[in-house]
Amino acid sequence: MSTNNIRIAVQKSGRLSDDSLKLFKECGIKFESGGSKLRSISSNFPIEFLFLRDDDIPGYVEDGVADLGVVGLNVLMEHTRKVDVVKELGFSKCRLSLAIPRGENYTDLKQFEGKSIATSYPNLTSQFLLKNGVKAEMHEISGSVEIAPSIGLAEGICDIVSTGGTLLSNGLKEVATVFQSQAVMIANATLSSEKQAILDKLLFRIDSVQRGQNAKYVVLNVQEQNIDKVTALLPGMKSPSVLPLATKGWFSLHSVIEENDFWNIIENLRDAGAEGILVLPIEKMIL
Ligand SMILES: Nc1ncnc2c1ncn2[C@@H]1O[C@H](COP(=O)(O)OP(=O)(O)OP(=O)(O)O)[C@@H](O)[C@H]1O
Ligand SMILES: O=P(O)(O)OC[C@H]1O[C@H](OP(=O)(O)OP(=O)(O)O)[C@H](O)[C@@H]1O
Ligand SMILES: [Mg+2]
Repeated sequence: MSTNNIRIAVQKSGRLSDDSLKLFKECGIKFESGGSKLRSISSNFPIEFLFLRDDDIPGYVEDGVADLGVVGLNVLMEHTRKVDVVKELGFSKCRLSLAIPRGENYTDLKQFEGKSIATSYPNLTSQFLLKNGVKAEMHEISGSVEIAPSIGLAEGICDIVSTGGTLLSNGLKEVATVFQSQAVMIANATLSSEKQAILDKLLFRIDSVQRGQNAKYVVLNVQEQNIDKVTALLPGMKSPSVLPLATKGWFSLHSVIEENDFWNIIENLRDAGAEGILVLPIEKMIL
């Protein structure tokens, strides 16, 4: 079985690793992780995990050392790599942004003309500025970028922002977004048909998990005369299940709705006569 394994590179430890491991576990894939072990073969799915630094993952996938990888789109796009993005994973969402010292006025991007910018993403940053007609000097550093203006290393920075907390604690303000990022699954461009079949199975499982995460199972009670009104508000996978309750004239309705829709329709459900509304998580959803 091991020669037919698909090999996937995931981050050993950092902002991508917990959610990556959680996703594969939710897909029902059993494997050991943590500690100093850098390789792990699943006991119930034909996959081998390699635990690596995230920066190395696109190169390994391009070269075929790994067949698949999980990496931030920001890291992938910084270096041109011939790999396929096969799935947006929806976690490690962040943006690459330009920032300047908080006390300085900001008018527009032209302000960066001829200025020095500290960044770990010189290609994405300079391409973005050039597209906007601005030529700046990139000062590449590999981390702690937010310190650069305060120690006189650069006039501005371009780095990853999520909550904005790091910018704030370092006296900086975000002035323009260069790139929106999230974790993606990448694949080698020339997978064998056997490996492609394993990838298809894996993507099927990921889709089922992701669908479940966006949906909620809703159970509610309603009197017979209000069933049609309430049903009209519930999209469901097909139509809702309607089950009689022990109390005559009352029914229980079961349905699936998008989490985003839920808060929009909850008031309407109550107005239409729904009572005792329960909202439950869905582990997996197969269409
Ligand atoms: N604050 C954040 N919130 C959400 N996602 C983030 C955040 N910071 C980084 N990311 C995303 O997670 C990826 C990995 O970030 P991390 O900080 O763990 O990288 P790293 O320090 O380079 O790790 P490694 O040791 O593997 O090289 C980034 O490339 C980005 O896509
Ligand atoms: O907007 P925030 O929520 O504050 O997040 C942004 C920070 O998160 C990342 O660093 P991380 O904490 O992963 O440390 P690292 O630089 O060691 O990778 C990124 O490089 C920023 O510094
Ligand atoms: Mg890294």
